[in-house]
Amino acid sequence: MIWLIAAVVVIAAAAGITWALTRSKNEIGTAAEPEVEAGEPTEEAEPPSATTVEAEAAEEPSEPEAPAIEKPEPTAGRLVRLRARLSRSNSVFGKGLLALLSSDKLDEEVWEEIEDTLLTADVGIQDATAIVENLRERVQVLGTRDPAELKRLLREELTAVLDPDMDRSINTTGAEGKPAPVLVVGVNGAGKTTTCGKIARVLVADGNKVVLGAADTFRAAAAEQLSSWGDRVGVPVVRRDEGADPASVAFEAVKEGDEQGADVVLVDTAGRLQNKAGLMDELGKVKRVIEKREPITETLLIIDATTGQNGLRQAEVFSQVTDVSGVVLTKLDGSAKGGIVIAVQRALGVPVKLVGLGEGPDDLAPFEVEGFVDALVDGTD
Ligand SMILES: Nc1nc2c(ncn2[C@@H]2O[C@H](COP(=O)(O)OP(=O)(O)OP(=O)(O)O)[C@@H](O)[C@H]2O)c(=O)[nH]1
Repeated sequence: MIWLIAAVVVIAAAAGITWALTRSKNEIGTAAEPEVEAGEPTEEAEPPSATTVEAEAAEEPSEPEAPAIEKPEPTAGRLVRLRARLSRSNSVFGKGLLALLSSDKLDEEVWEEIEDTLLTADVGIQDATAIVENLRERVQVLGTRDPAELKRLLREELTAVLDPDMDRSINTTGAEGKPAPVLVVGVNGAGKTTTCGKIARVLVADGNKVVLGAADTFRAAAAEQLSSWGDRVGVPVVRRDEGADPASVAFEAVKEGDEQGADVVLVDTAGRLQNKAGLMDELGKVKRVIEKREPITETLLIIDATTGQNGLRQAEVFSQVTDVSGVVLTKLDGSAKGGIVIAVQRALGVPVKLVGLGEGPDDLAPFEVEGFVDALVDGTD
């Protein structure tokens, strides 16, 4: 009998231990088992120690988080918000000119210095000469030495060369019920992809439905970069593998935009400047295939404001191979050469429509002549 009781106790104890072990193993499995990607080989792993389990459980997010859709900032008044950045880098230019104009004696030497200051700020020789000649004449005729009056004259001359009557709106009106294709071109590194992302946000903020086309297939990271911009504002991005034909990506993007009832399809391109013929071939083909579906409403050329004359020469090549309808000047926040706006418009005959004033997602502002001249002349004070 004692033997029988002992046997029952041993069996019960063994069963209890097995149950406890199975239970704790299952709990470990649910708490810390890593997610297995489709197609990924699975391995039978050793049961992890309690410490590992805790660490892994802490790292594992309980629910996969849906990407939050951001609400971009409205476009109105952006230049005012970003004015300080413009003034900071360009105050030397504006203040320098005003200081010279207020010199005790406005002689030949001072006028030459004024012209040099304009040239250093990348205004370009033709406009620098015109500004100096006009100012000189008006100062003489008015016989004024009053700083407020001189400031007004300078403001007027800068405004005049910037041509405030140019149409700076971005044409995003497609054919009835069809998306408007907008092509974005420029040399690598000018800020094309970043600007595409920023423009997409501007368009979304203004209530447009947008599709992005990653036709910069030269650099895989460019499509990746554009996708992350698109994800942030819920804009779909049409992309293919690195090395794919840019024209076919552009075509697919416009097709997708059409099927999705989008208002605008924004196409980012590579535009390597290896030679003019190659560039012409590539951009010409992109343009042709897009226009098999819809006429391009706007071709924006992205120019890095810090590249000065070199950037201007590159811009001229682009304007020869595509019908550039507007310029976006990027990195104006890091440049003390705000005069490039004047030179670009003079060289290409097309308006600067947007300016990049920082790396932040909403650091792109519609270009307004008055606000820009105020920032140059008044500085931050
Ligand atoms: N400070 C400042 N940086 C900018 C601005 N616009 C773009 N950038 C920066 O410039 C760098 C290059 O920008 P990208 O958009 O990658 O240039 P990209 O022309 O597309 O270059 P690829 O993709 O190589 O063709 C990035 O670090 C951007 O954050 C701007 O307005 N201000």
